Amino acid sequence: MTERTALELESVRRCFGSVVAVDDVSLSVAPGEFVTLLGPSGSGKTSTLRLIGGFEELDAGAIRIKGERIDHLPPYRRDTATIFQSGALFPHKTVAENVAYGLRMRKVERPERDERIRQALEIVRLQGYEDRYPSQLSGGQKQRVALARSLAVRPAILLFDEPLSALDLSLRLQLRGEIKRLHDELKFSAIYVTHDQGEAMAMSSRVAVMNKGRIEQIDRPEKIFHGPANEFVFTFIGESCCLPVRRGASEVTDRNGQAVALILQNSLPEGDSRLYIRPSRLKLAAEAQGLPNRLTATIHFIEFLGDMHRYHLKAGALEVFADHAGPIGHDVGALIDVGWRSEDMKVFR
Ligand SMILES: Nc1ncnc2c1ncn2[C@@H]1O[C@H](COP(=O)(O)OP(=O)(O)OP(=O)(O)O)[C@@H](O)[C@H]1O
Repeated sequence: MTERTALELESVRRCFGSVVAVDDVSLSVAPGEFVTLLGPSGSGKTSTLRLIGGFEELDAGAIRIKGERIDHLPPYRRDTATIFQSGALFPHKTVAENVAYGLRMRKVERPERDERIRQALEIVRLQGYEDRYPSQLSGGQKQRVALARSLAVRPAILLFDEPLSALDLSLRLQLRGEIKRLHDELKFSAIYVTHDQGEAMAMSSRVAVMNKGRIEQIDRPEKIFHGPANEFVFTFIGESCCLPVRRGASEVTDRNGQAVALILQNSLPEGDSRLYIRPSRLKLAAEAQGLPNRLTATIHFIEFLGDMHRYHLKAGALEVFADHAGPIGHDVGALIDVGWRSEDMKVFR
């Protein structure tokens, strides 16, 4: 709508038969912004990205790039470039020819084309690899060529479709850092699709959490993490323990109606509710003393997680787990105090 918007989606909708894959999604990306679509499998992230790239057709709504409607244009006439999960390099073309491809499509002439290929390969640190074929590259190098190919065309918006998901963990972390560094340096506008929260948190200017074709919340990563808008976002981002509790006339009980020794600083809403706490915020044994919210639980089993221990606890039919750095001096079967601060718990009805 304005020149200040790199990309704008307005009430975008896409159905496949009776499945509403993208349901009334509105979103705008400012120039230089890196916006991530994060959500579980089937939440509509890839479909949204494919609508922007022109690989799917809209059922309703509008898509604009730099203020111009583009949703009627074929992919090659949109000012976008997509980096796919598989890299999608041409196997019979060299690295340089792969990077040249998008530039040829856009009729960028030599010597400008050669200069852009040189720059793009330098940016992704692949100078000297110009004449290699994709089969002679590692998985990480292939994704860097795919990135160079997209960066070389300098599109209004870069579209990333889970580009790191096929790589092993250490390579994923390394490339995630590289994409972040490139974005800080080049300030390109991007939409990035992932179901990996770590990636979303580490790289994005803003994160849009998707569920069932809709955006549940869109905000800066810190706001999403510390101020989730609703129960879906809270439970999707980071681990949490859930205490489903029922507030009866006189006491708090678990769902089986069994009384639980649960002391809460603030009263729960009437009726059924779900109380959530991050496992790192539950304090155990001596550390629980003096905290306003408490319950007494038995240690069911203990897992060693490397830099901490995870205590699985039972109180009646309630099950929670708490992470603690180092052992707490109590073993399986022991009855211990569990406590937490009020600001560390979330209650949803
Ligand atoms: N071509 C298609 N035909 C039929 N249904 C489709 C098609 N593409 C997507 N869907 C359905 O649309 C919904 C959204 O799918 P989409 O791939 O956009 O989700 P996603 O969040 O990207 O999931 P994933 O992380 O698994 O890739 C799903 O229910 C999916 O089964």
